[in-house]
Amino acid sequence: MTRFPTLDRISGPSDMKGLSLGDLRRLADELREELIESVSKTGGHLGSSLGVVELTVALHALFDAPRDKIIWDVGHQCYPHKILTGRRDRMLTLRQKDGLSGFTKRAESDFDPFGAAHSSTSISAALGFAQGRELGMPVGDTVAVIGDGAITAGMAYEAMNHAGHLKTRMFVILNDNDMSIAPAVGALQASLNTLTGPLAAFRSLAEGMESALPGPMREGARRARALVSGLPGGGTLFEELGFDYVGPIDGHDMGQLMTTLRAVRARARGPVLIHCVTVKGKGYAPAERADDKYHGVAKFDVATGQQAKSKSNAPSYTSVFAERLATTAAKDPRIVAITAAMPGGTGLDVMASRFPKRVYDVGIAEQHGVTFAAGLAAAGMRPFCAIYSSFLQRGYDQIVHDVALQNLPVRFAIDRAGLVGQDGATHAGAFDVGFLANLPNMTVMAAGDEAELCHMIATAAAHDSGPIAFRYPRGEGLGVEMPQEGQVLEIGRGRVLRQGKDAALLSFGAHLGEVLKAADLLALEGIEVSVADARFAKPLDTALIDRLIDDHPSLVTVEQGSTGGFGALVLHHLAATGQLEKGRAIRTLTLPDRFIDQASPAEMYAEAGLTAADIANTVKLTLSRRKTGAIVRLA
Ligand SMILES: Cc1ncc(C[n+]2csc(CCOP(=O)(O)OP(=O)(O)O)c2C)c(N)n1
Ligand SMILES: CC(=O)[C@@H](O)[C@H](O)COP(=O)(O)O
Ligand SMILES: [Mg+2]
Repeated sequence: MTRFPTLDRISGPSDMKGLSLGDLRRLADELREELIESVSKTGGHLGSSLGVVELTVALHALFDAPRDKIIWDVGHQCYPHKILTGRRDRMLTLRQKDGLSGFTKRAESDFDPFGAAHSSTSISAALGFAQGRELGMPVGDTVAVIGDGAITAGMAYEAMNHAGHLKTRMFVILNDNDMSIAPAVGALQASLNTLTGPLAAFRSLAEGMESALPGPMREGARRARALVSGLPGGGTLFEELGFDYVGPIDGHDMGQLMTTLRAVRARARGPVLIHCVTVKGKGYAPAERADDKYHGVAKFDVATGQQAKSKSNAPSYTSVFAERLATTAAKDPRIVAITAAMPGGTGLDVMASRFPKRVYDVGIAEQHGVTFAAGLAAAGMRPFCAIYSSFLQRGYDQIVHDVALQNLPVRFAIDRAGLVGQDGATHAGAFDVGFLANLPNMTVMAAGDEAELCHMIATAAAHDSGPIAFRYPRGEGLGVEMPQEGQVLEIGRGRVLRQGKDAALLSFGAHLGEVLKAADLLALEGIEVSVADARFAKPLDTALIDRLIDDHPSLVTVEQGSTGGFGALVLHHLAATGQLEKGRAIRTLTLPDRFIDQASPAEMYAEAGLTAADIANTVKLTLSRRKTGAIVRLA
C-alpha cells in the first residue's frame, strides 16, 4: 500500500488536469509530506516551499505548462514544482554535485522557463514571454509568482509599470507570507497588511456594494472610497500601476485558489495581480514555530525538527565580522550598517541587537542600499554596507556613480566571496574583485584568514579617504589565533608568511589555506617556495611583487575570483613596469571562465583547478619550463 497514492499517479502536470477538488487537496497533503521527508535528507529552502504547496498544485492543475510559463521568483520555493514536473525521483540529489539545482533552471527542465535565484526578476521575465506571445512566439499564458520580500525590489516596479503600460495579459501572483528571510520590512508590507487585515473586510464590502450601483453612482462611490483609502483610484498600488487586483485570497484554500485562478484565466484582458496570503513553513510545526520559518535548513530530524550542526569549530567568517563590527561600532557612533534583507546571513543582527537604530534593513533593494550608504557617508556617517558578493552585483552602478566617483567613505563588507557550495553558480562571489578594483578611488582587500578579517574591519573603520571593500568567504576560517583587537593595516601592504628560493606563491584572500598546503606538498619534494599574502588588490603592494619577481624564478598568483581580478592586476603591473621581460615563469590561478554548478565548496574548487595539488603542480610546471634542474614529477 503506497503512502502517497494520489502523488504516485502524477508523472507530470498533464496527469493533474480534471482532478477533483478532493483529489487536489489530497495531492497537496501528500506533496507536503514528501517535501518534508525529502528536504530532511538534503537540506534546502524548506519554509518557502512549504508555503506554496497548494498554490503549486492549483497552478499546475489549471495552467498548461510548459506552454504556459510559470516563473518562480528567486526560485527557492520551487521544490513542489520540481516534484510535480517529473523530477520527484531526483529530489534526493538536490543542491549536490551533478544533482538538481536548488532553484529553477532552464537547462534542467522545460517546465523551468526562466532561471532564478537572485530575486525580483520574475515579472520582467513573464512580461518578456508574454510579449513574445503577442509577437507570435509559441507561448501561452505567463504567471510570475513573487513573494512579499522579492516585491520590495525596484525591479519589480519597473516591470509592473511597463506591464501596466503595455496592458499585456499576464498574471502576477503575490505570495504574501509576511516574511522575507527575516520578517518582511517596508511601507509596502504595511500597505499589504491593510489589504489582508481588518480593513480588507471594509474594502470587499465597499466593492460589493459599489458593484450593485448603476454606473455613474458606482464611480462616485469608488471616488468616495478613494478619499477614504488615500489612493487616487481608490484601489491598491498595483491598480495604480495598471493591474487588476484580485484578493486577498487564502493561498492554502484549494477551493479559493481554483475558483479565483479559473475566473481570472477566463476573464483577464490585461495584467492581473492575485494577492495570495500564505504561511511560510506551512504544515510543519518546527518550521512554523521557527523565527526564520526554516527558510534555509541543514539536514534535520523530521520528528523533532533538530538540524544537523556543522562539524568545524573554527569561527565562521560571518560570525567574526558580526562580533567585531558590533564592538567597533561601540567605539565610533558614526558607524552605521546596511543590509539588503539579510540581517542574519550577514551577521548584522548582532550589531542590530546592540544598536537597533544604527542598522538598516532596506529590504531586497541593493541598489537603494548602496546609494543610501553613500548619502549617509556624505552626511558624515561611516556606513558599512554588508552585502553578499553576488547580490552586490545588483548595486554596481551605484558603487561607481554614487560612491567611487564622489569618493565617499562607504565600507563594503563583502561576504560569500568565492564559491559558496550548494547555492551554486548564481550565488558564486566570483566577480567582485574584477568589478571593484578597476574603479578609481576604491581600496580592495581580501582576508586570508579570520584574524586578517579582524584587521580589515579595523582598517576599514579607520579609512576615511574614500570607499574601501573587504571580502571574505562563506564558512569557517583556518582556526588561527584571534587578535584581541584588529590592527589597522598599512594600505597597499601585503605580508610574507614563508621564505623559499625555488618559487613564489602570492595569495589574495581566503584560499591562503590551500596555498600553504601546496607549499607543504612542494617541500616534501624538496621544492622550497615563498608564500606571501597580498592583502590588497588595490592598491597593489608593488614593492612586494617586484621583490618576489626579482628573488624567484617563478611566480604563481592564487585567488578565489574570476580571471579579471587580482592576477590580472599583477600582470598589468608587471607589464606596465617592463618586468615581463625578466623572463620569469608566471602563472595566475583563478576561477575558470565558466559558471560552476552547485556542489560542496571543496568539490567546486576541485572543478575549478584550485586544490593544493593543482597549485603545487602549477609551481612545478613553471619550474620544469625553466629547466632549473629541480626534480619535477607532476602529481
Ligand atoms: C537580489 C537578491 N538579494 C537577496 C537575495 C536573498 N534572498 C533569497 S530569498 C529572500 C527572501 C525572499 O522573500 P520572499 O520573496 O517573500 O519569499 P519567501 O521566502 O517568503 O517565500 C532573500 C532576501 C536574493 N536571492 N537575491
Ligand atoms: C535563496 C537565497 O538567495 C538565500 O536564501 C541564500 O541561499 C542564502 O545564502 P546563505 O545560506 O549563504 O546565507
Ligand atoms: Mg515572503
